[in-house]
Formats: sequence, structure tokens, C-alpha cells
Amino acid sequence: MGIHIPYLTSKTSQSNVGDAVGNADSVEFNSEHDSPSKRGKITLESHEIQRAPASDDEDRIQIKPVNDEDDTSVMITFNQSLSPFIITLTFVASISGFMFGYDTGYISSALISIGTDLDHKVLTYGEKEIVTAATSLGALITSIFAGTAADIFGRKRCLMGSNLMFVIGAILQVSAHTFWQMAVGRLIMGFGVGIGSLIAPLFISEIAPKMIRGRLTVINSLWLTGGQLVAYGCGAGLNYVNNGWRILVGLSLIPTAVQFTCLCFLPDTPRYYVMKGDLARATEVLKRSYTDTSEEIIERKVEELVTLNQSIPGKNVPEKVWNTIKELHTVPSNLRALIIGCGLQAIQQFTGWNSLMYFSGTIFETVGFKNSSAVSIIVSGTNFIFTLVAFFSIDKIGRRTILLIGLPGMTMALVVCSIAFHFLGIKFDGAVAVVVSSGFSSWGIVIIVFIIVFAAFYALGIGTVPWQQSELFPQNVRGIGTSYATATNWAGSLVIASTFLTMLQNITPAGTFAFFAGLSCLSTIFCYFCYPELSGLELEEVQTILKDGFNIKASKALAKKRKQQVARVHELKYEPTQEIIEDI
Ligand SMILES: O[C@H]1[C@H](O)[C@@H](O)[C@H](O)[C@@H](O)[C@H]1O
Repeated sequence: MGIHIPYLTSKTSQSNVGDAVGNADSVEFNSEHDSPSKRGKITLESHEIQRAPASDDEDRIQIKPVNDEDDTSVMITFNQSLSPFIITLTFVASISGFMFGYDTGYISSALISIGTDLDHKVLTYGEKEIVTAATSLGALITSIFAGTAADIFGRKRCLMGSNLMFVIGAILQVSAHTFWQMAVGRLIMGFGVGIGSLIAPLFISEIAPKMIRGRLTVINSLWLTGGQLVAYGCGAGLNYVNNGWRILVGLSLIPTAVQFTCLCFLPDTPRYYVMKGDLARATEVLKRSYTDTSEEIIERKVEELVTLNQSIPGKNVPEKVWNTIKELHTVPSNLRALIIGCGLQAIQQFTGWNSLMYFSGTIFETVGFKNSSAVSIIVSGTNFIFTLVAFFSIDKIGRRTILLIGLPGMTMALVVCSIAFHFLGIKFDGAVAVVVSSGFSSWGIVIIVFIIVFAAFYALGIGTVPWQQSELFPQNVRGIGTSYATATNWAGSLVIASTFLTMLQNITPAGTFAFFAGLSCLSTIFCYFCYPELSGLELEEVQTILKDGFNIKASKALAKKRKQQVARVHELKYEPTQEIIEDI
């Protein structure tokens, strides 16, 4: 069985159709010196990455996609433009990213404008931390179970459940006159954020064509940082409005209502329907997603999903979950994936970015800025813009490279902030920060400028790359693996939210920023030794790379090779046509 595309010839036409579900397509490229017509081949063979046994051509490598849904996806995406249906599903799922951003973002301004509206007194630093951290705690709790819940109840129902929690949480906050009602409202809202932060990228990755899966995941991050930016913008606008923070919270109901309404009319993912044994629904969703694809290919895609579903051992759900957990920890490549996934999420949080996200209003006020929310907009705007830069560079420049540019940049910016805070001389009188050289000073400007520089380096690398976590894990452990990594993210966020202001008080702002600088420096070392270059690699290649070590050198060489091969395909001016499947 073979696939034929212009300039690419079929190699293993003797393989039978049944093999195709389990077997993988492989793209084989010959030496650069070959003529275009001889340069590329697509074959269907085994699942391993191999050098072709071509002694005459050392440069031949076979790309063998995973024993995964990608087998058929390769055929589909060669022959399929992005359908409006997939765009709609991605758009609707990404609203969760927006909610994540908005709900974690508005608290910075709200903490300033709440004033004495709760219990008729100003919130202490400890109370500010509890109100902020409640959302992270809620998100941590639900992110642990969301992966399993999504398999039992469906991705769509989980997202709708998160909408319900957003509504209850928002109503409790809007009507709060006591600190505790506000904190409980934030906690319930956090339940929704935790579910959304895990399910939205999962939903997108399950409906996205393989070739653009990475980028579609970054779209969720763009919505997220966009949500934070909007929250800061609205916060600045409502700063001087009486009870403005209540409006700020109330506004979060709009995107929730939009997502809930849209989900009522949209289906779940094909993978979920296959898990439930509803193959007819799975086929229907695939047909709507891949409008240019033949029925035969769609059928094979469904068969493939059925095979994958059966590959998780166990008679019932608890047994399957237990076996998956076992596999995640005992298979060396899975364990390394887990170390990288959780490691990157922990680094994202423990290098301190969210202390700015949650408390930048408080920090800038301390430094002497009157409209601190407006300054916060510049910081979150920088975060958004550099997430956009990451969107364009994550595949081209590579994940490892942008991480290794971002982390040292962050370290440098944090060191400068620490020095500036030292000279600014902030003292604490009880829970109130007092700037020694009172008023606006040049050290204040240095702090603002380098916090912006920090934001840029953060968003370029560690702010974005950890959310690519699903590519680290093979299909059978992906749900639980990403659940662990997401929970690590929220645990880190919880620690930062609940300790940052206390740290400022106890070890001074200079000490706090120096501490984050130290962690950033250690994180650079971790990434240098443990994070392989994964851009352009097939999912199975990721597993092979992680099999007996972190194999940084090999990963870099392979990623480079893949890029050259993609460039060659472009050189061939390959036009997708129906011919692709003519030999099947
Ligand atoms: O990737 C996101 C993004 O960087 C946000 O700005 C941050 O607040 C989140 O914690 C993080 O997960």
C-alpha cells in the first residue's frame, strides 16, 4: 500500500490495507544531490525511526509518524485545508484560555480598587494573598481530576461544567461584602479555571490536523495572555469607578455565556466518541472536520482511534487509570517526559512571573506610580506581544532555543530589578510598604523598564513552551501526564500567590527578586541539560529521543534534519491533490 504525491513515489505498495491502521506512513527523502523527482518518497512501513539502509546515501532518513492517530492524519492533512468547523471549535475551546487569563488577570486591579468595600476595612497583605491564591488552589484541585473526568463525561461536558463554576464564582464575588464570600467566590471560579486550563488545549489537540497542532495550541496561550491584557485594560478603566471591581468581575460572565451557548450546538471530539463506542458520531465529526477527505480515509481514521483506545490495558475505567499511572512512572521515556513536563511548568511559576501578574498593581503603587493599573497594562501587553513572537518562532527557531534565550534574559532582568529595589529602599511599616526615598525616582523607572524586559523574555520562552506539554507524552499516558504537569503549574501558582507579598515583607523586594533570579539561573541549567529540541519531530521520535536519556545532541541534529527536509518539500513546490491517496 502506498501513498502517491507529486514528485514523491510509492515504495511499499505490497503492504496490505489492514496494516495501514497499525502501521505508519513514512516520508523518505534522498540526498540533496538528487534531482527533485528522485528526492522524496512516502512509504508505509514500521513504527521506528530508521536511517534507510542506503549505503550509497548516508543522508537518507525515514520519517515515521507515531503509532498514533497521526498515521491517518498525515494523509488527511496533506490533502486538507483548515475547515471552518475546526476553526469554530478551536475558537470556542480557546474561550477557556481567555477565561483563564481574564480571571487570573483582573485580581491585580481589583485588589487596588476594592479599598474598604469588604468588611469595611482595607485588606491586609495576608488577605490579599488568600483572595488571589484561592483561584490557584481551586484550579489545582480540579486540574488533578480534569483529565480523568474528561474521559468519563466528555471534554465538552467538562468545559460546560467549568462555565457553571465561572458563573457561580462570579456571582458570589460580585455580591460579596465580606472577605470570606469573596475568597469562596474566587475558589469556585478557580475550579472552572483549572478544568479549562487542561481541557481546552486537549480539546484543540484532538481536533487539530497534526501539521498545525503546535500552533493551534499557542493560539490558546494567545487568548490567555489576551485575556490578561483585557482584564488589565478594563481594570484601569474602572479604577476610579465606585464599586468598579464588581463590574470587572461581572464582565467575566460574557465570555462564559458565549462559550456555554456555542457548546450547546457543537459536538465533542471524535476521540471521546470512540471511547464511548459511538463510532457513528465520531465519523460524523471527522467528516465535518475534514470536508475534502474521502469516506475511506475517514473510516480508517475511526479504526485507528478504536485501535488506540484498545491499547490502554484494563477492563474498566479505574483499572485503565491505574495502569496508565503505572506506565507513566515505569516506562523510562514516559518518566523523562514527566520530568520535563512538570519541570517546565514548575519553572514557569517559580521564576516569579505571576507575582507580577497578580500583584503588579500593588508593586507599582509601592514604587510610586499613581495609576498603577495603567503601568500593568504595559506589562501584560508585552506578555501578549511576545507570546505572538513565540507563536511565529516556536517551530522555526525551536522550543529549546527560545527557552535558552528567554531564561538567561529573565535572570539578567531580575538581577537589575533586585539592585534597583535595593537602592530604592523600601521599608515595611507593619503591612504597609514605605519607599525610603519617597515619591517617583529614577530607580523606580529602572524597575518598571526591567520588569517589561523580564515580561518579554518570559513570554518568548517559558511562558509559552510548557503548554506544548502534550507532545512529550505518547497517546496512552497523555491525559494523565498532562494532568500532572498542569497540576504542577497550579501548585506553583498557588505557592507564589500565597507567599509573594509575605516574601516582600520578610526578605525585602530586593531579596525576593534576587531569589527569583537565582531560580531562573538554575532553570537555565535544567533546560540546557534536560530539554531536547522537539520542534519538527514526530511524536514517536520524541519517545525515541527520551528512551535512554535526554539526548540533547541527537535531538538537535534530528530537528535540524527535519527542518531541511521540510524546506526541500517546499522547494519541490508540492501541491496537495487527490493523487495523494490514489494508490491506497
Ligand atoms: O502561560 C501562561 C501565561 O504566561 C500567563 O501570563 C501566566 O499568568 C500563566 O500562569 C501561564 O501559565
